[in-house]
Amino acid sequence: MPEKAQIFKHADQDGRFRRKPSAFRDSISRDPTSKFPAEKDRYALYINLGCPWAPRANLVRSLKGLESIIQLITCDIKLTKEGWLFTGRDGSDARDPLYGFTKLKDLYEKADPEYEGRYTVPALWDKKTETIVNNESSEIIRMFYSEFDDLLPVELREENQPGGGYYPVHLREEIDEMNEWVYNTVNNGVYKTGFAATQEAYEENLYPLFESLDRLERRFGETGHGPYLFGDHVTEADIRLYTTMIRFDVAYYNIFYCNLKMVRYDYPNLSQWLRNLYWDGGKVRNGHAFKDTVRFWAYKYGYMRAKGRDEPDDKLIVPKGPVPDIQPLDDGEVFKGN
Ligand SMILES: N[C@@H](CCC(=O)N[C@@H](CS)C(=O)NCC(=O)O)C(=O)O
Repeated sequence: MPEKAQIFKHADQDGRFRRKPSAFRDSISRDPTSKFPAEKDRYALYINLGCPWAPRANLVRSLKGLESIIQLITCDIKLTKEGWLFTGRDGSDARDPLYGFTKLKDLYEKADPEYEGRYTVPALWDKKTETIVNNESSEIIRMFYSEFDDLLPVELREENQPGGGYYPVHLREEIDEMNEWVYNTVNNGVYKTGFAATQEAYEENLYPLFESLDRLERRFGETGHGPYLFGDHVTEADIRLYTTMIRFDVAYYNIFYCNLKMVRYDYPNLSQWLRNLYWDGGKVRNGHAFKDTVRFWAYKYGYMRAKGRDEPDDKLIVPKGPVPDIQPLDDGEVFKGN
């Protein structure tokens, strides 16, 4: 069976899940003479609400105040044999608003009729040249940090942020170094654990995941680190860790068997950091984006689906707990700062 048809086949023959590299890797630039210049109303971001990758791009779109500049198009959270669909259900667009498609697959095939990879979100679409500019979230968020800044009010531009922005020049090396191990063992680590098809592959990824969470927990206890991973200001490292940790107790713990420890009970520092971001009350730029882009119900339902349980909806059992989805801050709902 060709790769195209195997949406629910996550693990390779040896039982190990290996994420395939993204295929579309162009960039939007603030340079007006570039192939994909930053322009209002030219680009659309295709997302779903469940996974950590597309919502990561959605979060940065909101944090940066790009809502009126880049269109957002949302797929249904139910992964089907045909990939992501547009259904009008649970926050999904009823049809792809640009072309009337009912499947995300059709968009990929419009961009490249020969495309043989997976039909993933996020996908950043250029309406002018009618192609996917990029479908790799880690690259899309970096474009969003700065490439649209000339179209934004001065206070939202990276050069005007007290800490130097989400990817400040003086921290780049350290952020890249952290991204590397956090990606391998945490962001993608939960997938390698949850999609493992053998006991051996499961355990091979489970223990490194919790070693990294222990390491992050210790880091917040060290001087100079906190309230955010690199001190007083939110950086890319926080953004990339956040979209995984906000799903941890409600989805990865239960559904992906990442169940040695829970954030809320076993990691007080990580839990504080997570709640500070979620309940930030507008303190982090263009505030509330950390809360407003989160959909806990979509994580519980979406991961049950993604694991390959292809039952009709009325046969699918979705875990209810833990309750609450996220705990409040100890001193009330809104982070008061340090
Ligand atoms: N490397 C990609 C991964 C994106 C990705 O795997 N997205 C998932 C959503 S969780 C997806 O679309 N999965 C559908 C599939 O693999 O068929 C990125 O970070 O942008």
